[in-house]
Amino acid sequence: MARYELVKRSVALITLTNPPVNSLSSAVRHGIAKTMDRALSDPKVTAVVICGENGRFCGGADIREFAGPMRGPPLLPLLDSIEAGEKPVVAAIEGVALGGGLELALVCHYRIAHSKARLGLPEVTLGLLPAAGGTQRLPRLIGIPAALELITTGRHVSSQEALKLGIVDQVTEQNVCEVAVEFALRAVAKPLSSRRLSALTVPCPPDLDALLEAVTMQIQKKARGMMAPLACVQAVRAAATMPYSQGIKRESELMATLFNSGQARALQYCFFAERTAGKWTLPSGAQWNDTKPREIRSAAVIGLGTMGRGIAVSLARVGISVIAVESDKKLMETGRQMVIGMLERDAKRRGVSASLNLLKFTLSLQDLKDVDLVIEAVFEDMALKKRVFQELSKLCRPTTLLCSNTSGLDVDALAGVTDRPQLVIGMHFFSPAHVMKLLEVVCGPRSSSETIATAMSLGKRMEKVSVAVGNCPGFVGNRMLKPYSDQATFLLEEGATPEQIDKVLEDFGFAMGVFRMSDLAGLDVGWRVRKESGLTGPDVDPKNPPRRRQGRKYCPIPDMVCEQGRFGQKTGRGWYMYDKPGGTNAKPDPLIQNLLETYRSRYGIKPRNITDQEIIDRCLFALANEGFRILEDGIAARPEDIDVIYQFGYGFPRHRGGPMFYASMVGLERVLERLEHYHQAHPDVPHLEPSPLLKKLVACGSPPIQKWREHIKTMHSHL
Ligand SMILES: CCCCCC/C=C/CC(=O)SCCNC(=O)CCNC(=O)[C@H](O)C(C)(C)COP(=O)(O)OP(=O)(O)OC[C@H]1O[C@@H](n2cnc3c(N)ncnc32)[C@H](O)[C@@H]1OP(=O)(O)O
Repeated sequence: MARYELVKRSVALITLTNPPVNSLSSAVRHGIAKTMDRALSDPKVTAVVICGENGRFCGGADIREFAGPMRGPPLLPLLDSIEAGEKPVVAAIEGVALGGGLELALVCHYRIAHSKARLGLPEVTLGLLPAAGGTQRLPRLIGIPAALELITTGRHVSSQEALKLGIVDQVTEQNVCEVAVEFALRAVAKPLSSRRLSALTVPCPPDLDALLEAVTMQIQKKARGMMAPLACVQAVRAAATMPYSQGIKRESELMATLFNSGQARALQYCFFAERTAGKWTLPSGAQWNDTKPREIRSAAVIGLGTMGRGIAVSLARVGISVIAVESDKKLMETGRQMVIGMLERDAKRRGVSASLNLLKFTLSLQDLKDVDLVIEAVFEDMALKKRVFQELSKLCRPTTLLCSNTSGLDVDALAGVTDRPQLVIGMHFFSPAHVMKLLEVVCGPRSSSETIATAMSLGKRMEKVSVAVGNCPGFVGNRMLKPYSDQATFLLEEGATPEQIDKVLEDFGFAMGVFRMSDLAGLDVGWRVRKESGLTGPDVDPKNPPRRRQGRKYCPIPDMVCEQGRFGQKTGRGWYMYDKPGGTNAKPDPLIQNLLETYRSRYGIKPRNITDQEIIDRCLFALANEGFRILEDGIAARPEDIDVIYQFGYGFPRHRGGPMFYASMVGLERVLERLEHYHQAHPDVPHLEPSPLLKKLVACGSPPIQKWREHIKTMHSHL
C-alpha cells in the first residue's frame, strides 16, 4: 500500500498505492509508517519524496473505514513523526491532495504541486473537521482568515491559488515526482525548523473575535443547523489562541463530538449515495458499466420557456452545439436574448469565454433533421407533446434520440407515437435548469439500454447528478411531493398557518418550506392539473361531499387561493404576500389568515394547537412512505436514489441524508407506529397507510438502509 524505492542513490521515493484515490486506509497508514521508518533509519537516504500512484496524490482518509472500529496506526502521531524527522520530506502533489491527503502534505517540509492539481480540506462536507492537525497547521501556514474560509467551506483550490496562498512552494507542469526529487536533493542540509508548521506562531489578525463572529453568522445563515462548520470555527479559534499542543487536543475533542453525530453519518451516506446513483441496472441485466453511451455532438431544444433556456445553456456550456426552436418570432427573439445573457454571465463566473457560436435559433423543426438528440421542453400538455413527438419522428434521422423534459407525464405514451420507441426517454431537469444539479432520467419500458446510457452520460457531461428512474405519474420526485404537500394543507385545515409549517420545515433544514416553495414554483400549475383530473372546477359533481374527492379526503384551500388570482411570487400574492409581482421577500398575509378562519368556521373545524413534532412527523413520514411504495413498485432501484433526488431537486437538508435515510435514522418502527396512528385518525388519507415494504422491513428487524434492497421483491422493475 506504500511502495519504497531509492532514487538518485539518496532519495527515498514513497508511493501511496491504493486505487482509485490512494485514500489513507489502515493498510496505507501502515505502509507509510513502515516506509518512513526505513527511510529515516537508512544512512544512504538523505531526503524523502512522498507521491501517489496513478496521478493522484491522496484523496484523504478512507471514508468507508469511518463506519467500523478504528484499525491500523492512528494518523495524527504518524504525521507528527514525519514532521519531526531530521531528513527533508517533500510532497509531490498530482491530481488531488484532499482532507487527510493535504494534512499529510502539510507535515512534509516542502510541497510541490502539478499545475492541474486540486487541494483542499473537504472534511466539513462529510460532517467532520480536519482532525489530523489540519485546523492547527493550515492557519500557521496561510493565516487565520484564509484558513478559516477553506476549512469551513471545504472548497478545493487550484495549485495556482494554493501557490498564491502559500500552501505549496512550487507549481510545475513537468513530472512532479522528478521535480520533487531534484528539489529534495537541494533541500538536504538546509535547516528544517522553519518548515515544521506546528512549531510556527499563528499570524493572528487584530480583529479575531469580529472575524470569527462574522463567519459564524454567515454559517448560521447558509448552513443552517449544521454542526461541522461551527466546530471548524472553534478549532481555528483554538489555533489562534492556544499553543499547538493544546490546539491539537481541542481539535480532537471537537472531532470526537462530530464523528459520532448523526450529521456525519448522513453526510458520509450522501457522499456514497451520489456516486451510487449513476450505477443503474436493467432487469435485462444491462447496466451502467457494460453499455456504451452514444457520443452527442449536436442537440436541439424545443421551447424557449424557463426550462428550455436553462437546458440550452447547460448544453452549450459543455461544448454541445444547440439548435433552439420556438414557435413564434417574438418568443424566439426573447429566448435568444435570455439564453445569450445567461451563457455570458455563466462564462464570466467560470472565467471562460461564452460559447455563443454553438447556438442557433430557429422557427422551423425542419432544421432538426441532423441533430444527435432532441430535448422537448414545451408546455406540460400531453396532446401538444404528442404532436411534437409525431413531427420529430417524421423529421429527424432514424438514429436521433428523442427526449422529453416532462415533469410527470407518461414517457411511454410519447414513445408510442414515434417510429423509434427504443430511442425515447425522459430527461426531467429542475428549474432553473442551468443551476439545479438534479436530472431524473426517466426510462420507459421500451427505452433501450444504449438510450439510457446516453442520457445518463449526457447528464454527467452537463455536470448534473443523474438518477435513472422508472416511468409513472410524477416519476420519483414529484410523485413523493404530493403526500408531503397534502399533509401540509391538511394541517392548515386543522389549525396551522403557512408560516408556522414553513418555519418548522426550514428549521429542520429544508432550503424552503412547502408553501414558500409552492409560491416560487407557481400555484397555477398544480391548479391546472387538479382541474384536468376533475378534482376541482366546473366538472366536479355537485353531489360530491365537501372536502372529499374520488373517495378520499381532499383539501380545497389551494384551489381557493388560486381562485383569488394568487399564483405565488409571479403575481406578488400566493400563500404569502410580496412587495411586487416577482418579489421574493415573503410576508405573512392577513388575507390568508382570514381565508383559513372563514374556511374552518364554514366546515365547523375547531382549530387546535399543532406541535412542531406533528408537522415534521406527518409531512416527512408521508413523504418517506411514498418513497417505500416507489421502491416496491420498482420506480427507483435503491433508497439512495430517492435521497439523492430529494437533496438535489427539492432542498432536503443534506445533513439529514434524505427522506429514506432520515426514516432509517428515526427508526422504522417509530415511522410505522406514527403512520399507523395518523392513518387511524385520517382513514380517508391513503398516503398515511403504511406501505407493505415498511411493514416488512420492521418485521425483519429494521435492517440498515444499505440492506433494504435485499427485502425488495419487486414483481417487475420499471428500470
Ligand atoms: C479513522 C482514520 C482517522 C483519520 C483522521 C484524519 C481524518 C481525515 C479526514 C478525511 O480525510 S475525510 C476524507 C476527505 N476527502 C474527501 O472528502 C475526498 C472525497 N473524494 C472526492 O472528492 C472525489 O472522490 C475525488 C477524490 C475528487 C475524485 O473524484 P472523481 O470524480 O474522479 O471520482 P469519484 O467517482 O468521486 O471517486 C472514485 C471512487 O473512489 C471512491 N472514493 C473517493 N474518495 C474516497 C475516500 N476518501 N474514501 C473512500 N473512497 C473514496 C468513490 O467512492 C468512488 O468509488 P465508488 O465505488 O464509485 O463509490
